[in-house]
Amino acid sequence: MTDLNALRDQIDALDQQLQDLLNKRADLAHQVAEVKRAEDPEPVFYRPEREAQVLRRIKERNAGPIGAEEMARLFREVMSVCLALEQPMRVAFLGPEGTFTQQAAIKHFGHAVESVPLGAIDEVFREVESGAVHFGVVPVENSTEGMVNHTLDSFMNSDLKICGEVELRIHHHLLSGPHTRRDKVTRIYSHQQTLAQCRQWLDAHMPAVERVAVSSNAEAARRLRDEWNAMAIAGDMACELYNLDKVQVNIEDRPDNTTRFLIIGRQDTPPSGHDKTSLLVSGKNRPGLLSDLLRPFREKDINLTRLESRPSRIANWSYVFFVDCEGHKEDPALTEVLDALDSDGTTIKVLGSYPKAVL
Ligand SMILES: O=C(O)C(=O)C[C@]1(C(=O)O)C=C[C@@H](O)C=C1
Repeated sequence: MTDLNALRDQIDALDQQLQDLLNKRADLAHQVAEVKRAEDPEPVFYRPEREAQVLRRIKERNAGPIGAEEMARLFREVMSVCLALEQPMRVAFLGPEGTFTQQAAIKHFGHAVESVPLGAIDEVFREVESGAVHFGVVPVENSTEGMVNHTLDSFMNSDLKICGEVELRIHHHLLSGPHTRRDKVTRIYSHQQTLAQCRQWLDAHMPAVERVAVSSNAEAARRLRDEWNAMAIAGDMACELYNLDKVQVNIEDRPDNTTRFLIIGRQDTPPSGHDKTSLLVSGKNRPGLLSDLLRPFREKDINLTRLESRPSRIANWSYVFFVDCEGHKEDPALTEVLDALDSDGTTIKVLGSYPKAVL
């Protein structure tokens, strides 16, 4: 058997090589930045389509024993650091610190970005529009609770582009604070969506305790710092941030509870090879509007991944449809669908074409 020291010597030698290679990679990213600056007076450093391609290839060719997901996450961090050398990035998210949206921002961009907490979804939109931050991250749908209407509504009045999506498995924990007297708990704080996602568990285990909806799970966790008769429901990040104790883990009613987040920016994203497109479609209310709207997708064999209607807010009982489909708006089949809808008197706004979530 090889002895421990000999194995550690081999690890040291490999670490040296890895370190040299990582620095060489960073050097190349630096050169890429120079080329971008030389070619464009307003260079775009963050390239979601390229990052998606790199991460997909890493997963495909991975031979183990490190799992493909873990390997991709390591490279996610490597690219995050390389991008920060090209340009330090500021990414706004629906705060405060410790929300699932912050977790989604870090999952998507890696730890080398500066994440900026904001108090409301429309503030995230405004800060990206004004250029105060490079990108924003907002929740859009949850597998148990459905759509986040604030986000959908914000798109109606915004020219921002969706340039990415993130999916996050959401686990909620029942938490207690430093002063909590567990036998005297009379209320539980959490965001209203979280309370809804844990409704059955709460009905079964804490039916008599008042449920108090607050602005975010992180705010719920924060309140436990100086209360003795309350508990909170929140995720790992908020739990760690406020140094709370887990009384019961994973109390969400559905074990596959997932939230989808969108990355919003000011630029269009070129095709990556595996893309999605989000559209906002409206037409004059008439019989058959929805089926007319869907027909071109059927004819071109384009898969719809989501269809949602929202009041248009222009007239009572008139609606807009949010449509997500597979493909990029530059794909010939999808271009034809968009042309067909356009000539049918339908108003279409392309909210963005972007790579399907890789991580
Ligand atoms: O290929 C580029 O355009 C780069 O800037 C390099 C790189 C990378 O590290 O691989 C870094 C940032 C971009 O978002 C995409 C990729």
